[in-house]
Amino acid sequence: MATHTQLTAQWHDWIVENLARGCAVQALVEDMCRSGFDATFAHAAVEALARGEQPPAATPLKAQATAYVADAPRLPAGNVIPTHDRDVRVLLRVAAPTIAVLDQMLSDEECDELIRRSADKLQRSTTVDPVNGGYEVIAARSSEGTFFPVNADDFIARLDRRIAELMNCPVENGEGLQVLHYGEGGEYQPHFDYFSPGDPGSEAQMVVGGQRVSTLLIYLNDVAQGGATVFPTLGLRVLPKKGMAVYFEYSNRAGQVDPLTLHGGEPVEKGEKWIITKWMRQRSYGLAAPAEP
Ligand SMILES: O=C(O)CCC(=O)C(=O)O
Ligand SMILES: [Fe+2]
Repeated sequence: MATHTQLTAQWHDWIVENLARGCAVQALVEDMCRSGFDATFAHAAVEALARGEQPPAATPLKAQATAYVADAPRLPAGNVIPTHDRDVRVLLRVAAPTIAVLDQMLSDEECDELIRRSADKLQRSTTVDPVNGGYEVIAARSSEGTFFPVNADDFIARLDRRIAELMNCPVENGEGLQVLHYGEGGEYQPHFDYFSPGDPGSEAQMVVGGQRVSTLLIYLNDVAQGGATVFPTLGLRVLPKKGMAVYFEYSNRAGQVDPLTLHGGEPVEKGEKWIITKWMRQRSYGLAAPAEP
């Protein structure tokens, strides 16, 4: 669990120096979380120093967890979530943040078909540069990917519709389905899927469609060893299983975001890992290419 809620003099200076160099708030927060800081505390500390104020004193984790006020969950209630062509069974629910593990989101055949269609289109994954909103290749994300525009063809349209029904958002609010492949050693270090409200690059990403509100991540294969999806602040680790999915929500109508949804893909120790990711926006995203977290 990431639980540091005190800033040493060294960390204080590190933040001030990096802010002065023009580093983005989000990038510093993610680095601090990787070093074991509590995500809510790291956000508050970096933002205070960016404003030239004193960082907050340590506060109990419970009080910090209430700083983000979630809207009512978008994800439907119940043991089973029906969609037009498939009933999806809920295996686990976390209340705050809203997280769910879902069984049989895709059939085995659908998983195989997505891998088959993606295998020869893979490119090294990029991440949004928090300063200018452009895409960059970073070491923290050693995977390859490709994507399918919304409603690209009948097969993709059927999946887009099922996923949108499950996520309780209009199909057009979704970014195109993102396919990711990790080989042995491949990982995606802990990050947030939302665009950090303080980062200059976020504005460019949010012009069309607004903020991201939720993520659905579907495993397309069984991973021999490693490759779990981890929420380090929550101490939650979801182990990949073919056709199963993880869902989570992280922004509200007031524009707040929930740093408790820090998450990552742990290194694949044996075998390989294939997933697809769907990100939903606040408003229509049209049929444009997807942004990246
Ligand atoms: O590989 C994983 O389990 C996490 C992937 C992820 O966080 C993302 O694609 O945004
Ligand atoms: Fe992510």
